[in-house]
Amino acid sequence: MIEIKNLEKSFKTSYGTITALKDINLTVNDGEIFGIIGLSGAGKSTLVRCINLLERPTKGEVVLDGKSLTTLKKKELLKVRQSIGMIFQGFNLLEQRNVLKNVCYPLEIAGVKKADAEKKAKELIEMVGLSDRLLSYPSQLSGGQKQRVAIARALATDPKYILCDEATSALDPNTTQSILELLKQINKTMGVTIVVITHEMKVIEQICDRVAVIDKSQIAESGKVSTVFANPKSDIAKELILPKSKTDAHITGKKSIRLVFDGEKSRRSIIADMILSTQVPVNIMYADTKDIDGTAYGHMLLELPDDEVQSGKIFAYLDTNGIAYEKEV
Ligand SMILES: Nc1ncnc2c1ncn2[C@@H]1O[C@H](COP(=O)(O)OP(=O)(O)OP(=O)(O)O)[C@@H](O)[C@H]1O
Repeated sequence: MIEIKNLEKSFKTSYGTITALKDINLTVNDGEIFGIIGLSGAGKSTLVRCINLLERPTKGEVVLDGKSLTTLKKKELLKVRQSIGMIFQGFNLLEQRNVLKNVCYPLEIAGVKKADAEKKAKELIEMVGLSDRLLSYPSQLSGGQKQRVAIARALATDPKYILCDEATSALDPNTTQSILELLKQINKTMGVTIVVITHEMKVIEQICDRVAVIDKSQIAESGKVSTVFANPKSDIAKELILPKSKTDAHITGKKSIRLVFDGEKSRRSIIADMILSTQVPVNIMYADTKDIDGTAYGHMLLELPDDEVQSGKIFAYLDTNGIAYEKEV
């Protein structure tokens, strides 16, 4: 389990002190995939680098399986770091080494015999689907293949945790999908706990169990992905999750509402039933449904008639039927 307690990180620069993280409190449970999402500059990379103490927190602590990392001596910290694999947006492979030697590298550092290291590396390379590229160099691989090598390398020392810093941000949508599936498979079959840092909502919705939304150096909200998606509370979560066309609806000056569907309700024909029952026409401005762990979640933006009586019928219908909505104007 990773516990981040009252963590703060500031950088002293020639133009003043920059606070990158403020009062961060988070717990990542064993076996889960935990997402941290935020806009550029929110503090995501600093946070992930504080987890393995590549950055030393200015205040607060990081507790890994009950051990406070900030109090560890250098040697102990290096040992703990072997239980934390890391993958990056830019892959960070050694260009002068082939695939096999890249994956062997952390094992060499850990003092594993060459034959044992190669055996282990080959197993991992097979698991990530690159057995036929053992002797290829990074420059001969695609971005997705490079990330697969980086994943195999991160797994070489049997880490309990993997930290992914924008691991799919440099990849096209199909490759992103296949890398996310690989991470999910590693989580399920090897029981590795994964922390995913991203600015992309689709990464969170596809593989994460829980999510923390970070904004301006602080956690704006956190919780189960389905809960945060169904009912984002903070402005930043709304901005990241809700449709962009919401802004357009404001410009029209008409009455609009946002319906929030949970997994169960999204399967009912709510809009058709509502229109038939109230005889009030509505305009669907935007609809977006997501599949999170096999359950559908969604948002729909509806424009209602300006007439108070007509729109009142819609509100009454939604209230009576227990359908969550927010008034947008
Ligand atoms: N070594 C450093 N020295 C000074 N300021 C830093 C340093 N590292 C990060 N910062 C500042 O801390 C803040 C958070 O940066 P960070 O890289 O963690 O954000 P991020 O959410 O990962 O952004 P991005 O998605 O663009 O990488 C930024 O204002 C950044 O300029």
